[in-house]
Amino acid sequence: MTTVIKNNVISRVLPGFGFGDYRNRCKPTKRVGLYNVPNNSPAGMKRCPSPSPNRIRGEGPDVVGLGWERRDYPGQVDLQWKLLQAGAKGNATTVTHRFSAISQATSPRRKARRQCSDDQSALQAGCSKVNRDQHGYDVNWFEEISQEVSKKLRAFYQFCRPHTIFGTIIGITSVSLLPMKSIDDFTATVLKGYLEALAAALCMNIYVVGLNQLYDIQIDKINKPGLPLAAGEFSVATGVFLVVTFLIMSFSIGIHSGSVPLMYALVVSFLLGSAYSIEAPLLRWKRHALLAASCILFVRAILVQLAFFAHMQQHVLKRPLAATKSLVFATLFMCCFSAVIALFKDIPDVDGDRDFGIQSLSVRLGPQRVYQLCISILLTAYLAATVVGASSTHLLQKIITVSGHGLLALTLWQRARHLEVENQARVTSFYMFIWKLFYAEYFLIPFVQ
Ligand SMILES: CC(C)=CCC/C(C)=C/CC/C(C)=C/CC/C(C)=C/COP(=O)(O)OP(=O)(O)O
Ligand SMILES: O=C(O)Cc1cc(O)ccc1O
Repeated sequence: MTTVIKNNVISRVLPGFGFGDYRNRCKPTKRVGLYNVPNNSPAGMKRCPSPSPNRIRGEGPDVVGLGWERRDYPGQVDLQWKLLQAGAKGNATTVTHRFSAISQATSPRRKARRQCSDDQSALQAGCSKVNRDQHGYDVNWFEEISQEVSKKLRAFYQFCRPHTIFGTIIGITSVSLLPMKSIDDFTATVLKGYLEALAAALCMNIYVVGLNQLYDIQIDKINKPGLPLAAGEFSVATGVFLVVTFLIMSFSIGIHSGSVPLMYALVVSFLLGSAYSIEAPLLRWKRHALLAASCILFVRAILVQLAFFAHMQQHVLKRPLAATKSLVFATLFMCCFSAVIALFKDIPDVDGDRDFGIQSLSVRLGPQRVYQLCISILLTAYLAATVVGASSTHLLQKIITVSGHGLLALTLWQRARHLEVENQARVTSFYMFIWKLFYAEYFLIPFVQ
């Protein structure tokens, strides 16, 4: 009963913020006519055709719902409620509300609760039913909480930029295997040393990509509107909280490990990752193509290979530092790959980057040239890798590295032939394919001996 009064009050004062009674009536449908649309409303806005519950009830001021489906999240609708005050239609009060039309419309329990709040008498009957069916009411509440939690978890997954996280996991795992000489090296201490390095690097990775999203909210609204900060799924305060928490966690793990090479890797990635994104005098290196590429190259190609190898060989296995052929190969090969990732990632972003003064190579030279440069660098690297593989004295390793690199080069060449650089969706999918080649390389590196 308390809820009913509160709900009625809300519906009088702020229509649309009561229970879901208004929302379900405004599902986006192709049949909804485009009428009564204000001049300044977003394109595709449709008027909710049903009479408002206030009108049905004959109480409270009338409202008009105007909704439009979001392009970045199909199925999710932005609704603007116009409170039509008597005799003052021109000065309508507006309230914007976001919700998932599909989930609102399909939950039978929500429907029951909506009916509860629609009509007072029905509500009394319905609510006493709900009260009696205590289990059903709890499930309803639980369902809403779990939907909200899974939405936030999905947003957090996007916030971490999963393609970079996989790159860090696969890269550090592969490099950690390089100093191993025999099966006896796989001890609990070694596993602990590996997990410490991985956890610290992953936290630093989340710090770096999270910080970038905090400083890029406006650019991402154009280039990557699905990212949680740009889409408004996370507030700036949540973003700051996550970034600071993961930074503290990364350094805490690093300090606790007592490993000098690991701490060195964390401090340098922290400095470069911060300088890359932070908007301050002499910083925001992502504005300059060469500086931006150097940051990514230094961390992905030099630090990941050398510092994590040194961490495992010197700090964990307690052996003198000695480079191996696979380590040298990995560092040189990843220089090419990281440069390609740094250049290619900006190809689909030219519009937003140009508007915000980011002088990426794609903005300067045009996407087609950068694309051709990237493919040439990768094919040359694969050719060199095949030659290095062929020089191996071990037959099995020779077969794996030559055929592996040959196959990857062929797949790249096949896909590259059909790419239309003007098609943003295809370029983005090709960029993700480059990351897959990057992961695959880490499976081949331990065989280069
Ligand atoms: C291995 C360790 C310790 C950490 C990994 C940490 C990372 C991600 C290192 C990469 C080095 C670095 C300085 C990266 C900055 C790159 C970055 C945040 C790129 C995002 O650039 P944008 O051009 O904004 O790309 P999006 O448009 O994809 O957001
Ligand atoms: O991790 C990296 O090597 C570079 C990078 C690429 C990208 O598409 C988004 C974030 C990011 O840090």
